[in-house]
Amino acid sequence: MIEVRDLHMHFGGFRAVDGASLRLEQGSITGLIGPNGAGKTSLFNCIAGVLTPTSGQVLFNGEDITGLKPHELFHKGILRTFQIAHEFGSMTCRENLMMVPAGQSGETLWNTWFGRKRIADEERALRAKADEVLEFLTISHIADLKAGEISGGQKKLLELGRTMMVDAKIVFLDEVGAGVNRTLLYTIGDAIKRLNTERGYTFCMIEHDMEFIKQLCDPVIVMAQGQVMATGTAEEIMQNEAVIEAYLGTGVKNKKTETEDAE
Ligand SMILES: Nc1ncnc2c1ncn2[C@@H]1O[C@H](COP(=O)(O)OP(=O)(O)OP(=O)(O)O)[C@@H](O)[C@H]1O
Repeated sequence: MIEVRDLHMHFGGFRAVDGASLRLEQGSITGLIGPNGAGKTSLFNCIAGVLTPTSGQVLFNGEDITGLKPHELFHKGILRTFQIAHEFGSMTCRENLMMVPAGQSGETLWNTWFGRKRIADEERALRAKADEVLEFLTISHIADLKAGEISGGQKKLLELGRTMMVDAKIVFLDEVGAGVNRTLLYTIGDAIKRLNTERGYTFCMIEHDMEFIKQLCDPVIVMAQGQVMATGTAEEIMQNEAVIEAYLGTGVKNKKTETEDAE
């Protein structure tokens, strides 16, 4: 589904991503792990259009999508959530969801004068969809609360809900479990699993919580020093000597920069 070929993301002389290649298969929930600074977020940002890679290719079902902007990827069903949720705090949770879909008729003067019925119909459909999403996520009770007032975990669920307002094909989740209490973590994990099995979503998720990864992800891809160092099941990864060393920081060579290379 997504294929990343020899991707590089350099900041000045520093190689945050240094020739990463990987595949994300349709229907999978792939975990992306690695020590701090391994290049996971930079890689995510390159795939999701937030950063333009220095070199390399990203293919989506064979189509070259390298360098496309987030809104262009959005129309292809490729979405990314952020570690810090991006909600509109003064709007209700339902309104936050209703904001997501593109191509509504509401904004133009023409529509304001002549398209009232169509706008009302669209709004009704959006509201019904938002309510269905909130119910799926088991958070109907927060529909009318201001998004700025809900808990961090509920914000993460709302962020997941935003991907459900459009026909997402693949969703990139950046530390969706970070700082979330165990109960909500279970709710988030359950929603991800059901979206995967019942609605065919493909996920790729950066996560530090190995228990959470173990419950959800297969395969798990490990990054270190800007490269993919291992791929396997969570069990395989947790017993992989090189991975353990990378996490402990032993035996990992200092990362080279282009400046050093040039010397
Ligand atoms: N915009 C930037 N400018 C310069 N260096 C950057 C930039 N973004 C990231 N880096 C550096 O690139 C390296 C990889 O960062 P990245 O955030 O991709 O790693 P990560 O694996 O997601 O780490 P973490 O788990 O700590 O979030 C880090 O050393 C970081 O300081």
